Amino acid sequence: MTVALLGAGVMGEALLAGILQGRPASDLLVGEKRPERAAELTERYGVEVVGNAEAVRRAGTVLLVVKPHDVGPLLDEVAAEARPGQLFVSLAAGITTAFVESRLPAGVAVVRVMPNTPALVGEGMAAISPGTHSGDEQLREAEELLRSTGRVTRVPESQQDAVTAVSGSGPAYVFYVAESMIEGGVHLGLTRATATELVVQTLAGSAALLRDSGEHPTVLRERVTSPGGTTAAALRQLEDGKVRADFLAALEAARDRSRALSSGEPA
Ligand SMILES: NC(=O)C1=CN([C@@H]2O[C@H](COP(=O)(O)OP(=O)(O)OC[C@H]3O[C@@H](n4cnc5c(N)ncnc54)[C@H](O)[C@@H]3O)[C@@H](O)[C@H]2O)C=CC1
Ligand SMILES: O=C(O)[C@@H]1CCC=N1
Repeated sequence: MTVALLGAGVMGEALLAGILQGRPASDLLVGEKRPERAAELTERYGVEVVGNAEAVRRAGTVLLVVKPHDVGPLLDEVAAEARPGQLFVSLAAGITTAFVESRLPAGVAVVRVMPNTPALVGEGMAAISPGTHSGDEQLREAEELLRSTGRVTRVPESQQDAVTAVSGSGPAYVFYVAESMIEGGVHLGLTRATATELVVQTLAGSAALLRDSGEHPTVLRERVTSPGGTTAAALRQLEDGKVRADFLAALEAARDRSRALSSGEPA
């Protein structure tokens, strides 16, 4: 079955590359506004780039991977080609299934997804939610497409703003911690190259240990923290700085911003 991917930027390319690992390029149609980007993708992946309306006409499943404020105009552009039996999968932050359904003919199935950028290296985390006309078959189709970029879980749509705050924006928090630790190493006299190598492998190793051991992070942190030692000294400083409370407030801010996008506030 043909899949149309509309909007091939950062997230669109991650999805495109993942899908092509399991399906031939002839199964995929791409709609992309920027001609130079379209040419780049054709050269890199051998995919056919066509107009959005043509892509929707020829596809069974349509992936919407444009920025949230571009979703409405894009749906208006392609709605005449949409038909019941098709599946529309939206990856746009804060765009509800009700919004997408309201712009398409009655009976078109809609699934909402919140992905994240580690999808670029096959280590993504995506949460999916069904709209009014989506059943298990449509959820399984969306799951299969997303699984090519990492893990997939199902959540009620009411939790998507929280998911966006945790795993959608989450990689940015981790990169922020990485930047801060590298800067810390440089302050202690390490070269930037050495500090970067130490931090990147420490984060990758810690993430692998957390996932593969199945242990709670508290247990893993306690194993690093010798009584009266260096880690205890550092953690005390983080507690004094209220870093944990800041994380709670930061995730609330991201959740609230996702809610605001849902109610149509401008970007
Ligand atoms: N970047 C991230 O970490 C995440 C992004 N998302 C969502 O994914 C969506 C895409 O985000 P990015 O890939 O980061 O944005 P991006 O700006 O890199 O890509 C959007 C692409 O859509 C194209 N486009 C815009 N209007 C179009 C139209 N009418 N027809 C065809 N192509 C069109 C643009 O030229 C661009 O290549 C957004 O809705 C965002 O909320 C969700 C989770 C994480
Ligand atoms: O910052 C954003 O709005 C998007 C959604 C989650 C990650 N990036």
